[in-house]
Amino acid sequence: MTNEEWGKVRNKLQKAVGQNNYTSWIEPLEFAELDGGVARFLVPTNFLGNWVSQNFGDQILKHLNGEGVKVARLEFKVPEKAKPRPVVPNADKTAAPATITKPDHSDLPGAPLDARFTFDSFVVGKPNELAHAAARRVAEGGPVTFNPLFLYGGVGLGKTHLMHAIAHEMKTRQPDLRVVYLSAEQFMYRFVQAIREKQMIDFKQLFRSVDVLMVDDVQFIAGKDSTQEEFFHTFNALVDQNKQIIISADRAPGEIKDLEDRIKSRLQCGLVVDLHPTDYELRLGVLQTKVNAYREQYKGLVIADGVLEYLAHRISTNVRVLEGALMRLFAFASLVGREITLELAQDCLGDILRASDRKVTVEEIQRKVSEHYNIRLSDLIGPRRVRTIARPRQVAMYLAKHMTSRSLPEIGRRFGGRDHTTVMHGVKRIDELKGIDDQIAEDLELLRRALEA
Ligand SMILES: Nc1ncnc2c1ncn2[C@@H]1O[C@H](COP(=O)(O)OP(=O)(O)OP(=O)(O)O)[C@@H](O)[C@H]1O
Repeated sequence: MTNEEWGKVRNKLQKAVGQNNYTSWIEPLEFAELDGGVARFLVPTNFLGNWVSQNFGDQILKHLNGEGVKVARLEFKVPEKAKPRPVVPNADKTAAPATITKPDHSDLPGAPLDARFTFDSFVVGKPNELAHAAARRVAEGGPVTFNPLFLYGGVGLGKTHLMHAIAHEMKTRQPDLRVVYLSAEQFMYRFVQAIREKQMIDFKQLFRSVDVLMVDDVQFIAGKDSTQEEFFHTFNALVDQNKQIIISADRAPGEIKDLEDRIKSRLQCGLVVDLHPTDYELRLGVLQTKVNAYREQYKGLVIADGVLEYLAHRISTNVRVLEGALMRLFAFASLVGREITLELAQDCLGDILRASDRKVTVEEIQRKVSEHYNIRLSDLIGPRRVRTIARPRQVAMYLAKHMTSRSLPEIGRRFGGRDHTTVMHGVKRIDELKGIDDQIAEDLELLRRALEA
């Protein structure tokens, strides 16, 4: 491979991974040779090589091969003469892997921050308002009032987003602050590397020299005895110096299995806040915010009324899934050049909708509706056409259409083998009524909440 080819690949990678990642990880790579399908690069540290290999290896391979360079494997090597960069504060700063922003804190061991994860882009609702308020409070700096701040909650609910937002905010307010964000896995990795390279003193010094330490997904170190031990000492040393610590996990400290009791109790000493599962309003808020963010990129795309509400109702798993669904929908609609309608969303997001379908079934809807209107289930499904039964049936059909991904014929079959046009008519009728009949609108909302609970 020529340097020119590598230059082209670097340009592509710059676009693919973003400027921050590029500067931290790709720029320091020096192409050495291509030998029998193996591309070798010189790197300033083993840490950088391993990180690049794990996090960007696939993309580098893809772009090399895309440029016509036949490469099956990548190798990263520290040049013989250049000793691995000692991990001590204020060491040589020229080949830094993971700095956050200016000023140059390149000796710090943290992972890069995602520029999109700021307080501005974080949507606040009932389920996360306490966590958000605590994060804001910590980000303001000033005297440390609760240490650590412990954020926990299920997958994709915004723990990492909030931690990055704190780091961004702190770096903006106090550029000299030594803020380190990393995952517990990276902490362990650095620790093991320090043992292997006999640099434990440097490791200890380095972690004790930070002003703010954030460790994401701390449950990862459960059961890893020596990493826990080291984490415990680091934690104590920083708390003793009154340095802020922020920790996240997928559950409360007391519930993390195989975590030493002394660590659990330490983690519980500060403020422990929970990010609750999202509710409908928060999901809708996130969708609206994301749509605004996409407007620039997808100029001219139209979203029909009710689509966002439908997604917020139907995808109740987590924000990551919700975001992914919206992104896919926009990409798909712009590809086919169509307005984003309910039908398009159902076509394009079938798998995601089916996955969240597990929660609400047509049968559950029928049960709840018959209870709500105090009619027999057999009547709801059966042939009777009196208004007191036909209207609840239409409500049930409407909910089945909007809360499950069943098709109209499938719904019809579950309502005593009715034709899909009957279902369509029922859904349309309720759609009209809910705008003019407050009772129907209220029934729908109550039933929806009961079904989602
Ligand atoms: N309240 C919110 N407002 C805006 N975006 C959010 C919100 N909550 C989560 N997100 C987005 O959802 C995605 C997942 O969030 P994040 O990575 O912070 O989750 P997490 O709780 O750390 O999950 P995991 O435990 O899987 O790492 C991110 O893209 C994030 O920006």
